[in-house]
Order: sequence, then structure tokens, then C-alpha cells
Amino acid sequence: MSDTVLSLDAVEKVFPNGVRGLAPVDLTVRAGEFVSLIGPSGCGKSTLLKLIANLHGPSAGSLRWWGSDFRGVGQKGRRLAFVFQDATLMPWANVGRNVRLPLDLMGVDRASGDARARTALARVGLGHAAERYPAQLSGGMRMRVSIARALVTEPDLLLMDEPFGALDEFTRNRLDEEMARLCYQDGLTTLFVTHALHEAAFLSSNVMVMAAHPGRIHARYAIDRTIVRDEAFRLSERFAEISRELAVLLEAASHESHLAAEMQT
Ligand SMILES: Nc1ncnc2c1ncn2[C@@H]1O[C@H](COP(=O)(O)OP(=O)(O)OP(=O)(O)O)[C@@H](O)[C@H]1O
Repeated sequence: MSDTVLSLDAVEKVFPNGVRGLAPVDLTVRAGEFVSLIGPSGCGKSTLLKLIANLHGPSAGSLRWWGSDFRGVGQKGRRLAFVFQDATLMPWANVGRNVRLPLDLMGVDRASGDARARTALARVGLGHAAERYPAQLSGGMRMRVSIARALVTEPDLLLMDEPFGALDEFTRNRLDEEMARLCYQDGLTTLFVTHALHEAAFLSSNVMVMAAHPGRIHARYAIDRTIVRDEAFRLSERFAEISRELAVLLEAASHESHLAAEMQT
């Protein structure tokens, strides 16, 4: 069986007002990959995530899940989870119950749900916090709970939309290291939207640099999966080199996007 979890083949999105949110996009996400999307505002990152989440349909092209057309697989057939910038926890419920929520909705019995929630919390270093309430947690801890809630369903693909954008740099770096461990050691497959070039450089096995007007993939940049993503990597010359190369690609994508916008006006 192929290890391709998700593939997009010439996917386009034209909105009812005629705006081309996405020009034909080809994208493949293989099991165990960490793929980041970066690019200037309006390059179609959210549109791409919404297509994958099935919140809207493509105008052309096809999306495949483990090789099968999205329409045939259906919403329930796709083990997909999301993490957004806002952790959106239920303030009246403790952490364990917040993490158990997706399992409750799936009808999993309480004892197994609790056990799975504890396992998911342990994976993000919060095994001790199941009884606490969201108001008693720091921003970083709330985000870890949100990640645990996504992991509890054991998704084939985790979609993350700017998850750490509102956190301070220290907390963000720790969470990036956590995500790297979940991906490169535990095999979690992730598609990650970020505005932070250094975050993409630190985390990704593949970076899609996108351009706007219309939204499209301007460049693809692969990073050696065997690199250990830790503090030493962050301080290394290799990390600086990756960041520089990505900055050049991003600058070119932004420049092209400006030119395209000017030509449209
Ligand atoms: N519902 C919609 N109707 C019309 N145009 C839309 C709609 N949603 C997005 N667009 C347009 O599609 C393009 C891509 O938008 P999208 O929100 O996907 O970009 P983005 O990369 O996520 O931007 P940002 O980084 O600012 O969040 C933009 O030109 C946007 O104005």
C-alpha cells in the first residue's frame, strides 16, 4: 500500500465572486511527513486547509485520501484532526474531559475515553494535569491540551493553522520541539500553516512556499528528515543556512505576488 495519506492533483478554487483563491495546486503528504505552508497574505493557505477539511469543494482537480477520491471516502472515513491558534477549550470541564470530547462525540465509552485521554495527555507532557481546569493553565499548557485533544482520535493527518502564533517565543520554541518529537519519533503526519519562517525551518521535512494572485505553490523545499530537531539544531549553521534559503524563496514569492496584484488592478 502506498504511504501517501493525502494528495491534491491540479486542485483549483474559484470563489463565487470570481476570485481565484487557488490556481492548480499539486501536493502530496506522505505518512510521517511534516509539511509546512508559508507565504504572503492571500496566497491560499486557509483555502487549501478548508479544501482538505472539506469545508468547501474544489472548482477543479481532485483530492485523494490514501489514494481514494475524497467524495467516495466521505467525512467520516477520513481520520483528520485540527489545531487552531485559539485552543477553544470548554472552561467548565477539566482537562481530561476536554481531551475526551471527540471520543464522547464518537460514542466511545467513558472508561476507554478516559484511558485514551490520559495517554494523549502524557504524549504532550501533561499526564499530571487531567484534573485541572483551563483557567488554571498557562497559554502553552492550553495549547498542549488542544494538541492532546487532536491526538486522542489517533488521526492519520493533523492540520494545524498558525497554532503557536499567539505564544511567546520561549513557549513557542518548546512546543515546536514537542511537535518535532511527535512527528519524527512517533510518526504523526502533519500539515502546518505558519507565518514564521524559522518555525517552518525548524519543523518541516517539506516546506511549500506559496505565492498569491492567484494562490499557488511557488517553490518546494525539502529538509533532511534525519536531522534531530532540538536546541542544538536551532543554534546550528545548518539551521541558519535552511532559514536563509527559505528567506530567499519567500522573498521571491512575495515579490511575484506583488507584481501579480499590480497587474490585476
Ligand atoms: N470566501 C471567499 N470569497 C472570496 N474570496 C475569498 C474567499 N476566501 C478567500 N478568498 C480569497 O482567496 C485568496 C486566498 O485567501 P486565503 O484566505 O486562503 O489566503 P491566506 O494565505 O490564508 O491568507 P492569510 O495569511 O492572510 O490568512 C485571497 O485573495 C482571498 O481574498
